[in-house]
Amino acid sequence: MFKLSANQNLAGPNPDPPPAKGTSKPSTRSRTPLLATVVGVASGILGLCSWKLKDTASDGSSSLPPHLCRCFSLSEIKAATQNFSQTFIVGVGGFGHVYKGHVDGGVAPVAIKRLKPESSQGAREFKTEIELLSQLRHRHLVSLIGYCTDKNEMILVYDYMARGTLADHLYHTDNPPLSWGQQLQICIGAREGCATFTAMPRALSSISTNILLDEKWVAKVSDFGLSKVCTTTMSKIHISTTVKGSFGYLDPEYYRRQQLTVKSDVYSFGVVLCEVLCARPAVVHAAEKRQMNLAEWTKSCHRDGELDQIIDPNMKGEIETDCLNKFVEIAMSCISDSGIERPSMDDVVRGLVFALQLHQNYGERNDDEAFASVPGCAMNESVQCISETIFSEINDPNGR
Ligand SMILES: Nc1ncnc2c1ncn2[C@@H]1O[C@H](COP(=O)(O)OP(=O)(O)OP(=O)(O)O)[C@@H](O)[C@H]1O
Repeated sequence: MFKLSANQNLAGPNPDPPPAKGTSKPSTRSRTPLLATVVGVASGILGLCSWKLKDTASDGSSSLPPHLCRCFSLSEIKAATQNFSQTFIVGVGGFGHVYKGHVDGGVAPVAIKRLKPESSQGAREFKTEIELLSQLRHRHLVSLIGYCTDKNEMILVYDYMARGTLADHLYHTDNPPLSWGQQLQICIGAREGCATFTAMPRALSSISTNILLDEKWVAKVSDFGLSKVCTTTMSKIHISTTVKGSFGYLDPEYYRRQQLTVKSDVYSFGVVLCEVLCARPAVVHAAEKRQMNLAEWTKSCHRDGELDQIIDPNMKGEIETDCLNKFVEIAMSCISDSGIERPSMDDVVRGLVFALQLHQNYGERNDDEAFASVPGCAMNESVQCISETIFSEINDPNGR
């Protein structure tokens, strides 16, 4: 999955001292109204922050309190990545290269994303990511540690996710298949992470390459701000910017109405469930036409009673019928053509927790690792624990 092994002594001594607290550059320009709207949505609707954003500096940085998000110097970032050495690259996205490094001589690695100048994702998305994610801490979100804007760089520093993306474990991989219990837990965790933004549909949050896995297989969602920004209308929230092509995940209603809603996010998540079920990507361009789009293909196989033909062969026999039926029911309802027929986020989580319960009742006993990922829970108490955690998080969506 990753090309690198951990290098614990990468960072060495910091060549530059960390910036003094509260020394952000003075503002010379106000944020755009759009960005202000985004922040308003985040703080107002989600009720997430009592702290108010200050004006954004001309270099794109914002005056974030250092306890929320650290401002790294370029020297620190260079020291962490040995001057952006290719050997430290662990991934490439639309944003640019992602490096694995160590800051402050710390043992825990960090992921360092460096925006390439010609990136399709620009300064606005960079700021959105910082301003939204620095205010959010949730067990199922990848934490933003800090950023760097020295010398016009746009660099983001996140917690490092040692197990890579969910997609890395589903297809085109030499990784051993995940157990069904693990997959259910990952789906539940990912849904929880996405639900943090219930009031802000994100075009690309629910895709399997944005679902990352930490050392203990806990699912964490990434790339909120880097995907899309939202605007509000009188009564609805929708995304009015051009939606970046994510063929295969995009709500079919979007094509008709040109608006993303919370139910669009449910649709994207349903596609992830199909990926898990069938262990194949959302789109396979080389496949024959009817199989190209996974959601469409899964739907037609389900309609024709042929679903067993496309289920991941590794899972056959591992999933008990009731659990499979429940999972399929959730997946199919999520990818209903019409948003109104799709379940709510909370119903999706409840359904998945129930499926996990059915799975555990089935008596799978080879899933120690998956269950061990729930801290403080003995194996036979794990489902109960997940349910309690999840339902308390549904009541307190900030997970705090
Ligand atoms: N926090 C992280 N920890 C470990 N690896 C990461 C982390 N973030 C990203 N990666 C790796 O870098 C790759 C690229 O990630 P990135 O988020 O930049 O792009 P993407 O989400 O795949 O694409 P896009 O930016 O176009 O949405 C990921 O597929 C993953 O392998």
